[in-house]
Amino acid sequence: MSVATEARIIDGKAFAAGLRARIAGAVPAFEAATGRVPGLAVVLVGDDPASAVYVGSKGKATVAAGMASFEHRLPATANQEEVEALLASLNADPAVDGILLQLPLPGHLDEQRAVATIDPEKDIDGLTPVSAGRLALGIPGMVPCTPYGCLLLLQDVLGDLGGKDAVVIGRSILVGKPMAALLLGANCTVTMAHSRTRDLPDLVRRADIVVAAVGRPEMVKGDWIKPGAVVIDVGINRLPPEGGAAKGRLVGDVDYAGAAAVADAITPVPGGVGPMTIACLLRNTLVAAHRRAGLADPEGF
Ligand SMILES: Nc1nc(=O)c2c([nH]1)NC[C@@H]1CN(c3ccc(C(=O)N[C@@H](CCC(=O)O)C(=O)O)cc3)C=[N+]21
Repeated sequence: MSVATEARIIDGKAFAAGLRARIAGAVPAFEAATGRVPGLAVVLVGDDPASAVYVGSKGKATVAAGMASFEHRLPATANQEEVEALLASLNADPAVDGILLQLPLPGHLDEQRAVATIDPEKDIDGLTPVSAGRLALGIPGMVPCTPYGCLLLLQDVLGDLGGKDAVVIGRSILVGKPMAALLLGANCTVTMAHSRTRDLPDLVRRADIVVAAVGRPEMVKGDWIKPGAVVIDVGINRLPPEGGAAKGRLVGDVDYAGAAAVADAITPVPGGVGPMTIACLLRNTLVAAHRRAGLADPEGF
């Protein structure tokens, strides 16, 4: 007789704290070798409040790791030339190792053209055509932070991912596409699902690994999950406030209670993938700084 047990909770917050501590531990050796600390520049266009909060928490984590943080805010009315001129000045700034252009940009701006102006050596978000091409070809480069964080959590839970059936739901350039490339690189059999996929529940039922990155609150139901699967929930959705509360609850793209009843392990929201994104941003900045300084990649990240 098999008894259903509650899934293990994958503690992304604790894993990220450990990673951030190791990154902070590597900064002094970099500073001793180069006479400067790694620098991360974040560019925010417009004043979307959720983005502003996220930029603030990144800045704090950057400083806490002993790195330099540069924040640049442009008004929502900024034009393409202004955004690209700022990015060009950051490309030319020797104190800046990593450039993160916060997405989405206001609708009147051409996101792809703006991203493509970022120097690939400073592309710690892994979004430029050069980074995406390197990832597709399996050449060392910069991997987008969120999917890299998901991979670290999966390897921590499962060890070798070789031969696992993985389903990635969502095909964004920031998460879905690079996640699929990373899982393929780790020898999974990868299926990418999206809004036009037929019979998504049945597809998900075959998966050993489910990565949900669609931005639709609690879309993936518990009875879609294969018993024993590992579920990575990338979604961070705020529900409408209830009962006079100021803010609604944060939920992922997965029905957490339903999935936790059948899965082997699952990431919570908050406290799962989100903190890993920020830790991996610092990791990529540290790596970019070493490469720009002509040093070997730091070990153990
Ligand atoms: N070019 C670009 N790169 C990004 O990586 C990027 C972006 N644009 N635009 C916006 C989204 C959003 N994002 C988050 C990262 C961490 C948390 C995070 O740490 N969340 C915490 C707390 C959430 C809360 O309490 O509000 C958690 O999940 O535990 C959230 C959101 C990165 N993004």
